[in-house]
Amino acid sequence: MRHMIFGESHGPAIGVVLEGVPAGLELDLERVQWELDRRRPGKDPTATARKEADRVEVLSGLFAGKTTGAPLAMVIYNSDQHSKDYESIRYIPRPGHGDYAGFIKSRGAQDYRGGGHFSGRLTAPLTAAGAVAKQVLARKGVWVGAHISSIYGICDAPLGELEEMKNVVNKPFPVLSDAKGEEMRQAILEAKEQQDSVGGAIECAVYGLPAGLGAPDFGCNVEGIFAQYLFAVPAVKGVDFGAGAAFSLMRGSEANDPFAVEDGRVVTTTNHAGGVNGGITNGMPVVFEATIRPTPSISLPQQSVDLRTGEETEIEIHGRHDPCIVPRAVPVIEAAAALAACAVLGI
Ligand SMILES: Cc1cc2nc3c(=O)[nH]c(=O)nc-3n(C[C@H](O)[C@H](O)[C@H](O)COP(=O)(O)O)c2cc1C
Ligand SMILES: C=C(O[C@@H]1CC(C(=O)O)=C[C@@H](OP(=O)(O)O)[C@H]1O)C(=O)O
Repeated sequence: MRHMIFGESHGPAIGVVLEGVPAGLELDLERVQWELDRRRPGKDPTATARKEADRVEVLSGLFAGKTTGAPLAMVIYNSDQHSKDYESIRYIPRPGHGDYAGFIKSRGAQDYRGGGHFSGRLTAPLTAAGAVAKQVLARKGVWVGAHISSIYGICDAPLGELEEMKNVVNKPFPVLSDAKGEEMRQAILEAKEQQDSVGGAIECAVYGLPAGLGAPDFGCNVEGIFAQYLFAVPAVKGVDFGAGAAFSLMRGSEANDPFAVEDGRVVTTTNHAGGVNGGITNGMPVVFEATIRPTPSISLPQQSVDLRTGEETEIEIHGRHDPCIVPRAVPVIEAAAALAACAVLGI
C-alpha cells in the first residue's frame, strides 16, 4: 500500500489517498474514527488547545461497506484555525520547526499558517491510513500497539505482553504504570507553566509477523523500512530497535538472545534484537522506540533571524501548542508502524 498525505493545517482540509488497499475488506469506520479520537487535539491540558472534531469522511475506494481496491481517499475538514497567531512570525522562522527549511525549499511560497504542510496536524490523516493498515494486518494475525516509554527522563514500565498492551492502548494516557504516567503529566504541566516544552519516547511492538520477511540489503531491510515510515512523522528524531542505544553498554553475552523451542516453534528467550536479525524478521515481536523531540513552538523568547532583512532578531511565539507531543503521537507511531508492517509483508 502506498499513501499520499495532502493538506495544510490552516487550509480547508487534510487527508490521505491510500493506494493498493486489498479489495473486499469490510472497513470498520468506527474503529478508524476511534484511532483519530486518540490523537485528536484539544482534549487535555497536556495538549494543544486547538479544538478539532477530526471526523473522517471516505470519498472513494469504499462501496457497500467494503474496500473496492481503488484508491481509498479520506478527508478531515479543519475548523479551528487561528491564522493571525502566525502573521507576526511569517518571516521569522521558529527555531526547531520546519519554517526555515520549508521557506528555502519553497522559495518563500509555503503556507506559513500553523506550519502548513509541516504541521503535526498532518498526522491525523496518517493515523487514518494506519487505522486501515491495522485492519488489513488483523486479517493476517498481526497487531500493533505502543505506549509512552518516557517523558523528560521519567520512564514507564518496560513493554508488556500482548494482552497487557491491548489494554494500554485503550487508556487516555497510554502508559503501563499509571503512577509514572501521573509523574509524566506533572512534568508536562510544569514545562507548560514555564512556557517551555518537553520530549520523550514511544515504544511500539508489532506482534505476529512471521519469521523470514525482509533482507539484509538496502530497500528491503526490515529496520530500514520501519525507519523510513517513522522518520516521516514530524518530531521523530531517533529510532532504536530492541535494546538500541543500550547495546553500546552491553557485552555479547548479555546482548545475544538465546534460542529456545516453545510449542514446537523456535523463539528467543529475550528480544534485545527487537525481532530483527540480518534485516529479516526472526518471528519475535518487532520492537522499536521512537524518540520525540520537545515541541519546537515555546513561548519563551528565542533567537531567530528576520528573513526579510537578514538581521538577527528575537522571536516570541504565542498561540496554541502541545507542551509535549509524545502522548498524542502514540497512535501516530502505531499508524506508521502498521503501514511499515504492510510494506514488509508486501501488501
Ligand atoms: C501529534 C503532533 C503534534 C505536534 N504539535 C506541535 C505543536 O503544537 N507545535 C509545534 O511547534 N510542533 C508540533 N509538532 C512537531 C512539529 O510538527 C515538527 O517538529 C516540525 O514539523 C519539524 O519537524 P521535525 O521535528 O521532524 O524536524 C507536532 C508533531 C506531532 C507528531
Ligand atoms: C492542530 C493540531 O496540532 C497543531 C500542531 C502544530 C504544529 O506545528 O505541528 C501547531 C499547532 O497548530 P495551531 O497553531 O494551528 O493550533 C497545533 O495545534 C493537531 O495535531 O491536530
